[in-house]
Amino acid sequence: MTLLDSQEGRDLTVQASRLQGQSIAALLSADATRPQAFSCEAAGLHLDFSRHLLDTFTLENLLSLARRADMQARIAALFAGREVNHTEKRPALHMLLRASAADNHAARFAEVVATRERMREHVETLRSQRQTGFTGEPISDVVNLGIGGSDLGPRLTSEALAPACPAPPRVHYAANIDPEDLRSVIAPLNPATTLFIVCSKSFSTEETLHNALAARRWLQDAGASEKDLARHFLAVTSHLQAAEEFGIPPDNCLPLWDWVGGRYSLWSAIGLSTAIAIGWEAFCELLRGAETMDRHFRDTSPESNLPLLMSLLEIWCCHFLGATNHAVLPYAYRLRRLPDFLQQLTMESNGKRVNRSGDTVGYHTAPVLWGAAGTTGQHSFHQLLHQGTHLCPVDFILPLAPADADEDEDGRHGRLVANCLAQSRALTVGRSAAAAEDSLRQRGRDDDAEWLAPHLAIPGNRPHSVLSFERLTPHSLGALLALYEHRTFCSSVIWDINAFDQWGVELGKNIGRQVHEVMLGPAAEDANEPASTLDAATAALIQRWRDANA
Ligand SMILES: O=P(O)(O)OC[C@H]1O[C@H](O)[C@H](O)[C@@H](O)[C@@H]1O
Repeated sequence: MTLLDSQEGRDLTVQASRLQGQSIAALLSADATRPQAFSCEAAGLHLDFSRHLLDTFTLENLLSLARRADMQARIAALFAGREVNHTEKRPALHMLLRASAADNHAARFAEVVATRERMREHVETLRSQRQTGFTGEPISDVVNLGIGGSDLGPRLTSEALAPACPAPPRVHYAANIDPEDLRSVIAPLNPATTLFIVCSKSFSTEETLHNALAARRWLQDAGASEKDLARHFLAVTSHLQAAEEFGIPPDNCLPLWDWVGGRYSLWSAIGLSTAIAIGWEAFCELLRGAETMDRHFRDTSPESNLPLLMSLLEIWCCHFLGATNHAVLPYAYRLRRLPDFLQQLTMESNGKRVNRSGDTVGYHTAPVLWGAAGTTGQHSFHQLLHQGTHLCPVDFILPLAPADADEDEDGRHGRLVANCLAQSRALTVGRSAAAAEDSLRQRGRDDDAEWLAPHLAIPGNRPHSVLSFERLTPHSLGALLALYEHRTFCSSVIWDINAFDQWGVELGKNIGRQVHEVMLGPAAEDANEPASTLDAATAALIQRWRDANA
């Protein structure tokens, strides 16, 4: 029997059918204390989940489900460094990367501290313009070459926290194997003053290695000798030897460890580009924000445990109310990359179809996560949120004050906040057909009122959370990202899946190599007779590629 089929799970199924006939607006107006009762605060982040379709009884049952899953023991096992990633036989100890004390991990922590010190030195040398390129001029631009976890976290955090008009060195990101990506990043840069950080945990990722080779050619074409290259490359990897074989000297290589998953690695030297962009102190503050959330998660009882509550809301919406997707809408332009980051975090972690024993799960796991910064999304996909047929729970992410008050002389940030609150209210209360008809009549449109009203009606009753905090700072961002990491872990416990492997991405990579070999091999004499072990459809498309490139 799975956890979700347990007595607790069955009780929740009954409650879901009871609550589906109720109105969130009615629950709110029936109890003035609901916003306080259905809220939780940790590390400066305040979650208001009063606009979910649940009541106290449901919440208690969800907490019972977590107890039945032995959640506190599972959290303790995660922090203790047990082999939670059992298919790869390793722990998941990303919390150690932002810890200020070793706890029970002295040897690993010593390596973390030593690496932090090396990072700090690189950051200070670069930010004080003491590092020079092959012509002796100071490095003015740093390009992070990485993809997936070696790109999304650093890109998000540096874009969220770096000044709008940064002093050199400016930080840039190139991830895609599409040559347009790196080309457009380096086009305005000077090779003599550009440094590349090759970020790859495995140091075998096709995109990153080919972009690194292209970067090397660009430097050499500009006059850099083989020896000069050392001034222009750093690497971050758990395969130090591979980085050395690529030609990056050991002093320029920072380590990563197998107990850090790629999508959990921004706190390690993978975050070097962020630390360069925002400064060492700010980077440490990002780590402290995450550590504050780690301690809250580890030490707080379930009913006030923010990551656990957010996970239970996810389970409630997906498993019991039937949502298959989830939107994250940051009302902060600086957080516009947050949905990209969370896509990897949640969908690569929990997009699984077998449980930890290898048996097919009989239910949906991670929902499809998507989103974009408000208010821009309001002018595109919010239509579907308000009137579409999908149940799409939303997390609104809301910094209450502008990151820099001087940047908001005309009060536009207040309008941004008002828009977020308005979207939340519209999703809750909607507008009945009768109200729409009345409003049309009041505007003198009696002839249209009856037939047009159903088109204007909005059902409301759409569950969502508002996660607010004072302002976007390194500390609040660190706490926010750690919150989603731990929420992802709690959901994996309830779904009984391994959140820390990602075997599903391997097949496509292998086939990619095979397809490329065939593309470069001799053409089939007869296009109908595939010359390779590939299927006929792939072979036909390869032929179209040959024709287009002939
Ligand atoms: O850091 P790397 O080893 O280059 O890996 C980069 C990315 O590639 C893979 O495809 C994985 O699915 C990701 O989890 C990883 O973050």
